[in-house]
Amino acid sequence: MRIGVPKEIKNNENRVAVTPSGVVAFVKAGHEVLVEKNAGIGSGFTNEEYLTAGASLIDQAADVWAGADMIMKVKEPLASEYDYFREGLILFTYLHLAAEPELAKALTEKGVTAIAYETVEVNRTLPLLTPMSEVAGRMSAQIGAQFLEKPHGGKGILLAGVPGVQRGKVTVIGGGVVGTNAAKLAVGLGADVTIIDLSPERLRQLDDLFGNQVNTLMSNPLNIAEAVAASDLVIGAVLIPGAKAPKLVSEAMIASMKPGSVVVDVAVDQGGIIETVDKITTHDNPTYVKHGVVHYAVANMPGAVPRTSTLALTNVTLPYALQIAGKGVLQAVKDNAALQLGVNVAGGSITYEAVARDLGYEYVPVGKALDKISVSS
Ligand SMILES: NC(=O)C1=CN([C@@H]2O[C@H](COP(=O)(O)OP(=O)(O)OC[C@H]3O[C@@H](n4cnc5c(N)ncnc54)[C@H](O)[C@@H]3O)[C@@H](O)[C@H]2O)C=CC1
Ligand SMILES: CC(=O)C(=O)O
Ligand SMILES: [Mg+2]
Repeated sequence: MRIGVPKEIKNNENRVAVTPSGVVAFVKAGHEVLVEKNAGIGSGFTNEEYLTAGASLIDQAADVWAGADMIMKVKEPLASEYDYFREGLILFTYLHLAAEPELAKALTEKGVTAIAYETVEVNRTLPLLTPMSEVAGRMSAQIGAQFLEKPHGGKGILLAGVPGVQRGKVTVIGGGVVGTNAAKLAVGLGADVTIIDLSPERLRQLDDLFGNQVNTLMSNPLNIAEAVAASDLVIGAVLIPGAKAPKLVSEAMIASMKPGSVVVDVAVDQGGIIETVDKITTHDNPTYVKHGVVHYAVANMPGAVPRTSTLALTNVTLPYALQIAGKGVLQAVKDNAALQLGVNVAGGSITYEAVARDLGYEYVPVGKALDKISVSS
């Protein structure tokens, strides 16, 4: 199979989907890899390293897309890339389709087989989302601490406090991978940390993990309202796989926060859990202020630490990509239930139930959609 690796074009997105060592693995398995020139530069991988690994370097993105059977990316394609879609193309990347109706329309209309990193699932875990959630979770606490500083628009508090002065209060809503990693860093920074989750089992695990270093609270509107009003920093970290994020923090709750407080809605890639987060921001211009509260809503946070993130992401994506390349998408998905759950679009249909429901499409199970492809191909 020919694997294409375009350079990422989202604002300040410096990750790359395949490293030179990934190229070596593909080539060893008999595949060909087309890498767009400079695709790896932002992550510290030179064009020469890709050439030495056995890749072909391609000048234009259009030629990478046109020449590949499978495109591997990091972020969802942007509108300027939709023209590259074609029937039978395999796309393996983050998609976040519930928050991207136009992308869903383009993928279905053009007959792309699109496999989303974020819905590949093993034993109720999301192995291709986890490393980026670890990165974004850890970043969210340090970013929150930074925007609480006066020169960055915050109220001017140090999360750790100092002897004789109160610590800052951090509330993390959603205690999964992002939330746990946010709490780890916030605890490390010396903050007074509360984690809110809907799952009693998860709250017990968090209590075992952190002991009395954090407060745990059941997720309900009253607990969320009280915790948000008292917080200096709120981190949004809820996920219902594939689905649009539930709006758990209302505009009134945001208005109840003291001016100069900060919210970091990590879940913004699925639409965000904060009502006043009504747009995605970029690394170039990451915040805006509403009701006196600084809002941070960057959907590709790990893109700011590309070396760490590219290595962490490609560690987990490569084995799946090798299966798709080796067996073809139909057989790979038949053989691997985890990968099957990653298929969001196939044969012109939406094949992931939560995405279909949220975007108002008929849901077609993967098996049925892929049968359609195998009959027509
Ligand atoms: N902005 C960015 O750059 C990045 C965003 N993300 C996003 O962060 C979000 C969280 O991801 P993960 O932590 O990996 O998910 P996860 O599945 O590990 O954790 C989600 C948690 O939310 C909890 N939850 C569900 N409904 C809830 C409710 N009503 N109230 C409170 N908690 C509730 C679940 O019990 C679970 O513990 C996702 O949308 C993910 O795509 C991840 C990486 C980077
Ligand atoms: C998960 C995701 O959206 C990211 O890493 O950018
Ligand atoms: Mg995202």
